[in-house]
Amino acid sequence: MQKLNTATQMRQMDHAAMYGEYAVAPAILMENAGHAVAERAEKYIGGWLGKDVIIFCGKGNNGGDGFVIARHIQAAGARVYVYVLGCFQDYSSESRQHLETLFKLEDRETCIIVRCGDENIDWQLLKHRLQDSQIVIDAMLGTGFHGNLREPISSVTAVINEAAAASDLTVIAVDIPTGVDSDTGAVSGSQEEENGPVFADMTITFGALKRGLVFYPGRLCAGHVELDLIGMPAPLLKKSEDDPAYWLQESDISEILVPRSPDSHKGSHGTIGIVTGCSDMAGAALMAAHGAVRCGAGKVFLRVPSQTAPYCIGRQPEIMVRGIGNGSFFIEKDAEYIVSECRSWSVLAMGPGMGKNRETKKFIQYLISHTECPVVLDADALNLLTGEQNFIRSFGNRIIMTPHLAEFSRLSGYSLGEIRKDIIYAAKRFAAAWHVNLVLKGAPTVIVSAKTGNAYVNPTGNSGMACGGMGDILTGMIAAMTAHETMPDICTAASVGVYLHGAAGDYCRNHVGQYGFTPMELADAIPKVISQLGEAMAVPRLQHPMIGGR
Ligand SMILES: NC(=O)C1=CN([C@@H]2O[C@H](COP(=O)(O)OP(=O)(O)OC[C@H]3O[C@@H](n4cnc5c(N)ncnc54)[C@H](O)[C@@H]3O)[C@@H](O)[C@H]2O)[C@@H](O)CC1
Ligand SMILES: Nc1ncnc2c1ncn2[C@@H]1O[C@H](COP(=O)(O)OP(=O)(O)O)[C@@H](O)[C@H]1O
Ligand SMILES: [K+]
Repeated sequence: MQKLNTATQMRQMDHAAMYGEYAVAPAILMENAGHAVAERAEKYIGGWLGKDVIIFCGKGNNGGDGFVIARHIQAAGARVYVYVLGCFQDYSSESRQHLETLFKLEDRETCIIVRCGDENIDWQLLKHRLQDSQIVIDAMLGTGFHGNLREPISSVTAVINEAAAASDLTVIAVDIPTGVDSDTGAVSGSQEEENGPVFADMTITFGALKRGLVFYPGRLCAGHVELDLIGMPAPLLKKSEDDPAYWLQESDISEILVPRSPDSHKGSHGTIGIVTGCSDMAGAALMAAHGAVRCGAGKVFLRVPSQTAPYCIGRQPEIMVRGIGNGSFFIEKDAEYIVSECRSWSVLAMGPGMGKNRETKKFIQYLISHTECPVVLDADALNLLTGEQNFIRSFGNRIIMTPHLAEFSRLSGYSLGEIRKDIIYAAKRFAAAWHVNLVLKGAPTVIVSAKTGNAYVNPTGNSGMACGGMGDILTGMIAAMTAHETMPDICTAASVGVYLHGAAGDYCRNHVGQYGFTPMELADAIPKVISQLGEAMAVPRLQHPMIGGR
């Protein structure tokens, strides 16, 4: 897992490195940051020798990094134009120190410094230089940016973006592209206004990933992202901050999803009860069941309203289907039968295609309050439970709710604008208030643990998955993951389900293309993506039998 930090957490980390017991000199951290950019960007662009590079340096420490970069790439054979947007006396002492060194390297050929702090920018000359250059380095604003870009940075950003759109100029951002909010991924301006963010091809970020690099629209501005640890002391890299959030890695999933024990039996892999569907949405119920099957579930039972059953029975032999009650949707009195069955189930999942009848709400509430296993709630089950915070809270952390943003907005009462402004904050606030495990689906999906309040952000998935039915598959997947006997807890199971769901989507995009792969095709790809994890999967230590004894 990689930490996903806010600007405040980065400031705390930097401060602890420099002024705590480790006493790393500020100028050394800045040196390491600048050197990391010069070195990593060199690999990306194929060498500095003979290149014309323009570095824009803001008035904060992001600008200070730019001075270090200029020195390294001049030495590597590039011609650098350094636009210094701040005034010397206003820089931090470490930035001043690096700028003084750069002044000594100034010449007319390989290091040309433009002092914009004291004089106006010659825009015509800048545009010509941009046309003649191959690389731009954006060291204008980093984690200190908030709000909307102000002049002259907004105009500099506009000319960079214009030049990059018109040529094959490569834009490298230092720490985070200028105009992207580190905490949320919100960006400066809007399309109508002219103070939008820098669009980079590559971003080299320092110490920890920033949340703004993985949430849209900031993610679109960052391009290829590399993390450099810049010599931060190891305990600070591992230290858990208040308000933690993590970026899931493939290695996390392969550690959790251990190979099936050679002597496991179907009981080891759980009995999944999927109780859902209504007259015109049998497909959602079948897809949820198929998602569970493809995740290696021991047994999958599908319970649907009796009038839906004819559409489900016999469609897929491994799914055991039974119609309940007499109607086309579930009503409270249907619940008693499920409660008796549920005693042998590992998990209960409800919601996909369940319909919004008020009677069905009573059925769901009866089941939740008369069972003890983990419960996965999606789609219509969530719509029906809107306003039932107190009811849900009393069942503690055995519930997983999997809303998409619109369902989440209805359920929580938070507006869509409020949620999008800071998705991690909204997800954590809701999980704490309702005391549930939350899977807030989107691009990217955020998972919050009821027990710890930690947030996990999923790196897999793509827009080919933006079609009806994908969430139904996920419901079954999470249910199945919850039931494997090796799964440590239900929030972990949800994270594994979400990661594999996105990975299977990525597999389909790579093999079928971005348009038109189906939820069932995605589900069919799950075994393949699990086997690709296989190489890295943690292998339980093999106990060699001692033949004949010692
Ligand atoms: N020791 C450290 O603290 C380290 C910091 N580093 C760099 O320092 C950066 C953070 O430095 P700072 O905290 O100085 O912040 P920045 O360099 O990101 O920017 C701060 C300046 O931006 C201005 N600003 C904020 N919003 C603006 C807007 N909308 N329009 C125009 N100007 C705006 C502020 O007034 C302030 O002067 C990091 O992103 C990283 O690049 C690296 O050198 C590594 C070590
Ligand atoms: N652009 C995207 N990038 C990554 N994942 C996506 C994207 N669009 C949708 N998804 C994923 O696809 C699934 C869609 O679920 P949902 O909206 O509940 O679909 P449905 O209810 O129709 O089954 C979610 O897991 C979501 O994270
Ligand atoms: K930057």
